[in-house]
Amino acid sequence: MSDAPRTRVAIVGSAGKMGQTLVRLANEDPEIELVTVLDQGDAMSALAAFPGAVAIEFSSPSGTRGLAEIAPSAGVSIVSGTTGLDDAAVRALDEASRKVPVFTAANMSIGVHVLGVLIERAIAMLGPGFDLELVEAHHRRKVDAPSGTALKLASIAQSARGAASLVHGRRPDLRAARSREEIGMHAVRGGDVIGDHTLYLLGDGERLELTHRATNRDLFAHGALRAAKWLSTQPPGHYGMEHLVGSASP
Ligand SMILES: NC(=O)C1=CN([C@@H]2O[C@H](COP(=O)(O)OP(=O)(O)OC[C@H]3O[C@@H](n4cnc5c(N)ncnc54)[C@H](OP(=O)(O)O)[C@@H]3O)[C@@H](O)[C@H]2O)C=CC1
Ligand SMILES: O=C(O)C1=N[C@H](C(=O)O)C[C@H](O)C1
Repeated sequence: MSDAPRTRVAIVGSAGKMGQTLVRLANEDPEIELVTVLDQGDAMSALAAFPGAVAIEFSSPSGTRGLAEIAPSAGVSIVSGTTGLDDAAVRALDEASRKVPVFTAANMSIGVHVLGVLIERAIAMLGPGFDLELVEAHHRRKVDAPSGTALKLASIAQSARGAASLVHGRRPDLRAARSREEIGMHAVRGGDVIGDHTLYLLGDGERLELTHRATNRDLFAHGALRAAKWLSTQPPGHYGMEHLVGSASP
């Protein structure tokens, strides 16, 4: 084992699906020291006992906000993976990032990051003649829709395409063909699906389907732990996957 100091990590949302995965993998990682875990009902102020630690948080918008509000005075950095954030949580993270390092990503898998790069490239190469439809599928317990990943991929597609509006589902009472400018968004929910995302690029006589499928939650947790190690040496600021792995644009 190397002599490098271990990254001290706290896990917020520790009883949840992601939290349990993180606790298991953090305990197995020789480069990580798990200093504390917090869940619903625990006081976020307990983090003040661990200045210099990185709090990894996969919980809920209120959990994100609570952590962001305490992190600067506690002296802890933030890795947040929670999706479906409200404006108050987003503002709190931005505010915290002026005082401590903050890393956010709607999807901590490297594969989804690469999917975003491929989407940007495919849209630029195919031109405006291809219609864009984004379909995501998740387990029956997911509360936010569309997924944070779908929204991130859609925003990449919007930038690559220029002006494009998001159309969520299709209303049965509205008899109208799609416009060339829209991006259709579709959220499937059920069973134990970890997370699938497909962008359809639909042209005349041909179509492309760019898909990422997660088959376990370990990949998200590995991404978050990697982000925590990297973040522990960064100055205050707001970081994302592009800082961790680069854009990889050709
Ligand atoms: N960025 C990424 O790569 C990924 C992001 N996610 C996102 O992470 C979030 C959590 O997902 P998941 O683990 O599946 O959800 P779970 O519901 O399984 O777990 C969330 C946990 O956080 C707890 N919690 C909720 N609010 C607070 C709070 N205010 N303070 C402390 N603890 C709190 C919950 O407690 P209780 O149940 O009692 O409310 C629960 O134990 C979601 O937003 C999801 O979309 C998920 C996977 C990957
Ligand atoms: O809630 C989940 O499970 C997931 N949430 C994230 C999202 O909303 O994109 C990431 C992943 O797809 C799993």
